[in-house]
Amino acid sequence: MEATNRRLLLIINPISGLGSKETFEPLVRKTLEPIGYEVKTVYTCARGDATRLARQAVKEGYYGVLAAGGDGTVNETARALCHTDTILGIIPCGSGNGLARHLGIPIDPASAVRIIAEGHVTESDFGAVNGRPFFCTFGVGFDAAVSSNFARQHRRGPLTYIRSTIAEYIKFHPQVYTVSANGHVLTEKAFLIAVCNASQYGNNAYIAPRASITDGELDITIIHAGNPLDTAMVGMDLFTGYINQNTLIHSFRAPAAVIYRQQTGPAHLDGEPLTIDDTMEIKCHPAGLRIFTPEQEVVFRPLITPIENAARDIACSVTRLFNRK
Ligand SMILES: Nc1ncnc2c1ncn2[C@@H]1O[C@H](COP(=O)(O)OP(=O)(O)OP(=O)(O)O)[C@@H](O)[C@H]1O
Repeated sequence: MEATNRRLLLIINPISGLGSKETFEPLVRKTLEPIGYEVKTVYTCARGDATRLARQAVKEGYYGVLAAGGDGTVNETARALCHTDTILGIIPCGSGNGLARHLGIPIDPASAVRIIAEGHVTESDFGAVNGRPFFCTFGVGFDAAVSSNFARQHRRGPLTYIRSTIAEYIKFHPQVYTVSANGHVLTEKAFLIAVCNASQYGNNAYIAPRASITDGELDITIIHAGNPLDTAMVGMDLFTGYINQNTLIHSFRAPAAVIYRQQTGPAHLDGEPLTIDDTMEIKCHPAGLRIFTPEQEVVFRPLITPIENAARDIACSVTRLFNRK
């Protein structure tokens, strides 16, 4: 908990997730200033702001940059901190919060700030596709279609994710991909291909339950194209942690991979949609980012961990409901 006049930049994305972020600045100051941190707060106004602000903080020698938002804000902030000494802090308040959930950072803001106060730092891997960094998941196929649909919605939050998922499922057509990794080449018609640094998309949807951010490798999950009932079963397994046992799944670990498809098309990077080339060169960068995390690493147990996390989410929502003015 020791800090001596170390500067932190708090970057708040006001539109991430649901609800007001007004209480964040006083909360961060109240918790971190008494233990010697100096906090400056900035709000993002548009896409890309967090990267610009975090880059400036690195130049000015800030000790840490705290991203208050979802995976998109975390990505924009973290990409400026890769291979620097500046530490990333996460105050999750987005719609999915995949990286924070993977790391065991609580969704309750006061508890998340306490993790930063405790000062434990993990040297985390990150992935990059055609040079663009991702910290949680990169994907092509159905998940890319969902993130593109979600980005077009006016309202954010987990319920909007459910609506976007159903809307895209009805009209989705799987594509053929070739994946080259670990000396093997595989050509498949796939529902989606997810390349994961962390275990989940967000909202406790475990696309790569065994993923670790400190193993120097990425977990690649291919969901083969199947009939609608089989695919729906995969959807259920996503939330129990048993997805790797589903017969539609092929998963493996690799430090690097190349994915080919017939043409340039949609993809997502930590849940943010983008258009990417037909050839996707993917690489893991071991220990390239410093993050404030809980000291105890989360050990994933199928069914148990998802139930524990769902119970924690419900408790957090109920507390928020009662604390509402
Ligand atoms: N003031 C702003 N107005 C509009 N968009 C913004 C603003 N500030 C940041 N953004 C953009 O908002 C997008 C969504 O942010 P973020 O991903 O953090 O929230 P989310 O999508 O609700 O959560 P998650 O990614 O966990 O699902 C990002 O692309 C970010 O660049």
